Amino acid sequence: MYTSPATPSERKPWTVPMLRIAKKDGRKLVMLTCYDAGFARAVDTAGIDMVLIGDSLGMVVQGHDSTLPVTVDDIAYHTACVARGLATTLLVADMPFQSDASASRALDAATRFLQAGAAMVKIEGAGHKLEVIRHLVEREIPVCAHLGLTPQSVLRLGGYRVQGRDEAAAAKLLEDAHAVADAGAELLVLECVPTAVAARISAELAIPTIGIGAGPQCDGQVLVLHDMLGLAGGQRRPKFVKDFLAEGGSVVGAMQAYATAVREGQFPGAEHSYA
Ligand SMILES: Nc1nc(=O)c2c([nH]1)NC[C@@H]1CN(c3ccc(C(=O)N[C@@H](CCC(=O)O)C(=O)O)cc3)CN21
Ligand SMILES: CC(C)C(=O)C(=O)O
Ligand SMILES: [Mg+2]
Repeated sequence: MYTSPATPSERKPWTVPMLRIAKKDGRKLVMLTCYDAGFARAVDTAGIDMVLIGDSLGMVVQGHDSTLPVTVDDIAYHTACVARGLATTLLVADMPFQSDASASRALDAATRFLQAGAAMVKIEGAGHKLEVIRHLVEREIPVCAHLGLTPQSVLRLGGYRVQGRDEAAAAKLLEDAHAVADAGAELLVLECVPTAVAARISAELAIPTIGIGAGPQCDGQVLVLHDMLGLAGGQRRPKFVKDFLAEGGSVVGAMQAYATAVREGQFPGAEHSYA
């Protein structure tokens, strides 16, 4: 069992090269979304490994019904807020809708996020995004890829649905996973994909996979902060969500309960995953 030291000052700050080492060592990676300095201090105290400044902030902070309205200014602002609250946690910033539509736009946005305190940026999709990933990686900007349900594709998909269910879609997902890793991504978020597909991708790639609705065999897990604190906000609760506040007893306690459950392989269970 992995036990994290009691105080942040006893822990080493996370760096990008440590992610692959954690995977090799069989250590599960624990990630939460975060949007402000107060929660950043809580996340850091709880010993969460990574935070994501998710464009989910468009939904849980701004109250929109999708992530599409989120701007580069929004992510830069929340990245700066969160960065001030962190000591050891690795900060990943989401590239918002169309900020990664071209390599040069992506370089401008990602540079702002790194200058605001991010260590890595996350890009949804493969296809033409492979060129964007390569462009950033060649310019010293670490990239986290994101495949499966990519919420910025909601208009084309017609809703938030599990991806990679049939054999052809699963094969395409596997191919895209290899492609983003080959393009230089150092981390891969898999969202809403069947457990077996995520397990195969995780087994084949050298870089860690971080699942959300992708089963227990990913190399790590991520949840939206509000969801794990029971703030569903009127929306229907996706299957992968678990409220950790009840068992945790406090905000930091909920984060520690989540981290322990992930590291011990207790979360996610079959009831939080798609067969
Ligand atoms: N609060 C919050 N949590 C999230 O996890 C999240 C956001 N917002 N906003 C951006 C995206 C949207 N996400 C979602 C939203 C809904 C489902 C959902 O209802 N999924 C169905 C799957 C139905 C199916 O295809 O079988 C489910 O029942 O879990 C999944 C992911 C994940 N992200
Ligand atoms: C759900 C995670 C992976 C995300 O992209 C977000 O919070 O925006
Ligand atoms: Mg996002």
